[in-house]
Amino acid sequence: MRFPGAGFPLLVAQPAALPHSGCMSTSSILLSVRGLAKSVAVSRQLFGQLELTVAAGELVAITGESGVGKSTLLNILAGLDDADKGMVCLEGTELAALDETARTRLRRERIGFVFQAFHILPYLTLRQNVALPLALISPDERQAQRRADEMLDAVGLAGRGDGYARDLSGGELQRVAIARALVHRPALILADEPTGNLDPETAVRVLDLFGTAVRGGGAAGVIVTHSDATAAVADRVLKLTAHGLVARRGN
Ligand SMILES: Nc1ncnc2c1ncn2[C@@H]1O[C@H](COP(=O)(O)OP(=O)(O)OP(=O)(O)O)[C@@H](O)[C@H]1O
Repeated sequence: MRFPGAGFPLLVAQPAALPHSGCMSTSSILLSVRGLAKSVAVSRQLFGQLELTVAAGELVAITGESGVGKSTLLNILAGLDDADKGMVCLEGTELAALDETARTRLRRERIGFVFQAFHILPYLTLRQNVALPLALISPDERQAQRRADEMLDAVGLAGRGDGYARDLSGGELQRVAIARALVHRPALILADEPTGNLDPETAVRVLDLFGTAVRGGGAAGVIVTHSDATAAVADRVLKLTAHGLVARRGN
């Protein structure tokens, strides 16, 4: 089957075009966030003046009480939600300066997102789900499917590529979501509770994959987690509070 959007030129290693923006660009800082503020319904401020920088090769864990705004923050970092104030810069590009098409393109090519609710598409096979980020940016469908099989193997689901989401447990779906987020070697990996449905052994296995993508591949990683064991693999652990991000470990 052909994927929707297949036929784009292969651009995996290239950052999206850089429009004029107020972002400072350095080779080591991949993600920078300045003065971010977000309120939700009935003027409830989740956070204000939030600052964050993540270097290439760095894995940051964000913890915090339920409802404090961790998922909302990840959505803003991915350009899926807008902040009320402040700036998010990825590889020197300010997300708010991009139109919707450019933002979608940057998200497809440069970001891998593990959603808390997985969002595995029920009408595609697991292989097609995992291959999707590559299929959207590369015309080489066979290569995308081969890489998808490698990723399924890496998350412990070898030989399951022809199956569908309906046949999987929560933990298996979570692993498919992780494989899909990493398949195109994104520059920024965002993961919302990526080990929430996994047994400790499988959690270690997928955290190794994040570690390899970040430390070996030079990506920046931001993982939201309630698990101390998951936070322990990060270089820095930050806690989200109404006052912003506070260091729990690292600086
Ligand atoms: N679009 C929205 N409209 C209104 N309220 C929202 C919206 N999005 C999020 N919220 C509220 O913002 C708060 C933060 O939600 P969010 O999912 O970011 O929290 P969280 O820290 O990730 O929580 P958890 O750890 O339970 O997953 C919640 O009270 C939620 O109901």
